[in-house]
Amino acid sequence: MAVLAGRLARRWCFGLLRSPTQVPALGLHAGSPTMGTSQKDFNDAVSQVKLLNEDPGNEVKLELYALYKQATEGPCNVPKPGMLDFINKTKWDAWNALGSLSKEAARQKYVDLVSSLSTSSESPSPEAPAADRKPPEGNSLVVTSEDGITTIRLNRPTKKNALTTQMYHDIVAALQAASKDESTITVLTGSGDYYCSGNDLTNFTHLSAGGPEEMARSGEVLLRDFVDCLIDFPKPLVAVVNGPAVGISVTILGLFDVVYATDRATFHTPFSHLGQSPEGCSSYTFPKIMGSSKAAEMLLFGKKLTAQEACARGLVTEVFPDGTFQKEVWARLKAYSKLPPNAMRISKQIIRNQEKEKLHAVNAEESSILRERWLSDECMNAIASFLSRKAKL
Ligand SMILES: CCCCCCCCCCC/C=C/C(=O)SCCNC(=O)CCNC(=O)[C@H](O)C(C)(C)COP(=O)(O)OP(=O)(O)OC[C@H]1O[C@@H](n2cnc3c(N)ncnc32)[C@H](O)[C@@H]1OP(=O)(O)O
Repeated sequence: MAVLAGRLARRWCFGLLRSPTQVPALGLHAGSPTMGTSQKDFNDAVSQVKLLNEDPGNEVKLELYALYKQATEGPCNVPKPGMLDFINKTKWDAWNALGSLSKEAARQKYVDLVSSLSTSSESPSPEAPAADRKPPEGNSLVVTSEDGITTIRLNRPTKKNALTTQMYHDIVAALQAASKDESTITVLTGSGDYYCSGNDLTNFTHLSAGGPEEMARSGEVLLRDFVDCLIDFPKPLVAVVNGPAVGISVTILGLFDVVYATDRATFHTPFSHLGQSPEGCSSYTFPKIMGSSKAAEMLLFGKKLTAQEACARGLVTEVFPDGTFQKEVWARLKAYSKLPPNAMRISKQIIRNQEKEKLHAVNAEESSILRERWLSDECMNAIASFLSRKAKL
């Protein structure tokens, strides 16, 4: 039981709303009667929550938090946290939304909600066999070099390979190393079922001492350096898109030389939904690749493309059936990697030099505009919504 409780506590601690029911002791006598539900029922429900087998998700945890606060302290009576204090602001909003609901009614709702969730303190689920366990998140980027190919693999499968700020730095370092190593081709791909879900939205919660403006400024520099590195990369750069791609992982595809995709892949740039604007030079490369109105459909309206659609629009070079994707793609890349490296490098240089300056200028402008966007209400609200309720695209 203690082991299970410990495991659960740990699991919840990793969640966004860190143990929303972890609140001070009730300070009420167990068994004292309330309208409809006894204090003991309520206390029991509070204990039961800690024994849930399944994480009920942030939405339910938020509801539990709000009801607990209402049941024990009454209507919300603390000042509203600042806009950028995403987590506390979300919790405050949930509590405040309960208005003047009585303590008794809140207790009843809390007890009802807990009893509707599946609980089991007796039969903890056994550990998954080793082969089924999720891989550790320790090594978020794995770089290997073999057969003339340097592969940079995004390796956060449980987070759909979302890019942390550290990963942007690590990718830049890996690209710089790959530009000088023995390999002839460099590949970016992902582990697990996703290629990449874009920028890790929790990057926005790491406030520095300089506040939001400083965070946005450093985000601008990080983004600009990351994309500059892709613009300047001297060798053939190939994206092996092993599953759905979102946000910046899609926009930068316009800077790759070749893009191979499984037929399971989708391509989604939901910038307007997120109160943001395009990056990765896509405001320039996408209209050039697919025409301005198709580009607008993606970049303004967030139209999600299938792999076949992305291929028809020229963003993807070729689509492969998922069952044979890895085998076919790597066989082809191995063959290409045997071509004379200097010839490939020089050919790429001629192509890229046509527009290198333009790309750097576009990148600087997009990054600077995004810095302002990150400080806008539209963007902050969208991110707060994802972080609090894990809103899906
Ligand atoms: C000012 C500071 C900035 C610093 C850094 C600047 C660097 C440059 C930034 C450039 C701008 C980039 C823009 C973009 O990339 S916009 C796109 C952002 N991405 C998203 O909006 C995707 C959000 N995710 C989702 O909608 C869904 O998770 C998704 C559709 C991708 C998958 O849904 P599914 O139901 O299949 O899976 P889950 O939602 O259960 O996901 C599993 C866990 O992974 C977490 N996850 C997934 N994507 C992200 C993400 N982008 N950021 C953070 N976390 C992510 C998800 O929350 C789940 O976690 P838990 O298991 O803990 O719940």
